Amino acid sequence: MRIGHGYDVHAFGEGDHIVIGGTRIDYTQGLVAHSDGDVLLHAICDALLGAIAAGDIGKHFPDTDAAYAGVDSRELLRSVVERVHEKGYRVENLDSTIVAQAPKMATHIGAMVSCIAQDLQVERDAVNVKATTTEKLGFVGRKEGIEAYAVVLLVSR
Ligand SMILES: Nc1ccn([C@@H]2O[C@H](COP(=O)(O)O)[C@@H](O)[C@H]2O)c(=O)n1
Ligand SMILES: C[C@@]1(CO)OP(=O)(O)OP(=O)(O)OC[C@H]1O
Repeated sequence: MRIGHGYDVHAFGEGDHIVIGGTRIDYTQGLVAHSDGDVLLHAICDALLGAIAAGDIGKHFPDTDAAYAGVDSRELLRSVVERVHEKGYRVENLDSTIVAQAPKMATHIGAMVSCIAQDLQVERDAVNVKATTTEKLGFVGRKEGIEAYAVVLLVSR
């Protein structure tokens, strides 16, 4: 049994939507990133890589590599899940938290859970996604960016 934790943050910038948890949400800004900026999937990748002691997302998919420019982070997640399986583990469950003053995530959580469960190759009830504001405190509260945290438990296949 192995546990892993992941964290990521992306700043708001130009754009008219964000992609989070594999789900597009229309918004007045986008997230600045080399990839599609999916802060939640990046935190999940880091939790999985952490659980198998394989470093972090930047080590496997460097943001200096043009191959990952604008990449769909679901592709990165599926690649990390393959690595987890190769190591002899599968995902038992995942819990995660999006920290965002805006946009509102609630109506999109179900779609995120479906995407994540599909990519992790688990049932939907093995995946939880929560969202919270910071009550207008700090950089998140000033709507400068979004944070995400993830914790994953792996068991032998
Ligand atoms: N970006 C967000 C933030 C929060 N939610 C939902 O609102 C609830 C209350 O949030 P507080 O930060 O005021 O405690 C929270 O539990 C989420 O259900 C959201 O959908 N999107
Ligand atoms: C995902 C990668 C690769 O495109 O780039 P970004 O989208 O900038 O995201 P970050 O969370 O900084 O993580 C690692 C990167 O290697």
